[in-house]
Amino acid sequence: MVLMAQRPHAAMHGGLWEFPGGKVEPGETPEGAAVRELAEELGVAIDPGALIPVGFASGPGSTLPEGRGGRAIVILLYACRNWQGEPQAHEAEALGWYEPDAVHTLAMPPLDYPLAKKLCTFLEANAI
Ligand SMILES: Nc1nc2c([nH]c(=O)n2[C@H]2C[C@H](O)[C@@H](COP(=O)(O)OP(=O)(O)OP(=O)(O)O)O2)c(=O)[nH]1
Repeated sequence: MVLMAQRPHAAMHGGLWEFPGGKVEPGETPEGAAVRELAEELGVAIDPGALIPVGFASGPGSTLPEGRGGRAIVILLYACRNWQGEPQAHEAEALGWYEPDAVHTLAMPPLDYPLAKKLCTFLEANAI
């Protein structure tokens, strides 16, 4: 099962579902950023070594209504099968667990669709 987070209605991409995570800050590794964001957003503790690279998606990014944004972005997707704590919606509107092949049926920001496809391919090849 895959944990998805619904973005707050007032935010950019409000109400859309996404893979939990967030932006890498200066000086951070991508894995360090993922561990920090998942602690902030979900209240879970993760060992960076538990993050397994799945793939990435890149694109122009979405333009904000006020004209900001629109820069190229790259999103790295990791799988994580071990964590401590029960995920809670600290920042998300809602959390939901989905079968991997159902993730693409959610309303998501554009780059999350190719990520969902990569995740299915990854899980088929790396079934436990
Ligand atoms: N997941 C996802 N995010 C996208 C896409 N296109 C796009 O511009 N974004 C932007 C929206 C957000 O600004 C950013 C995601 O990072 P984030 O989760 O830290 O977003 P945020 O701006 O709400 O949070 P914050 O920095 O204020 O903490 O990427 C896309 O296709 N998928």
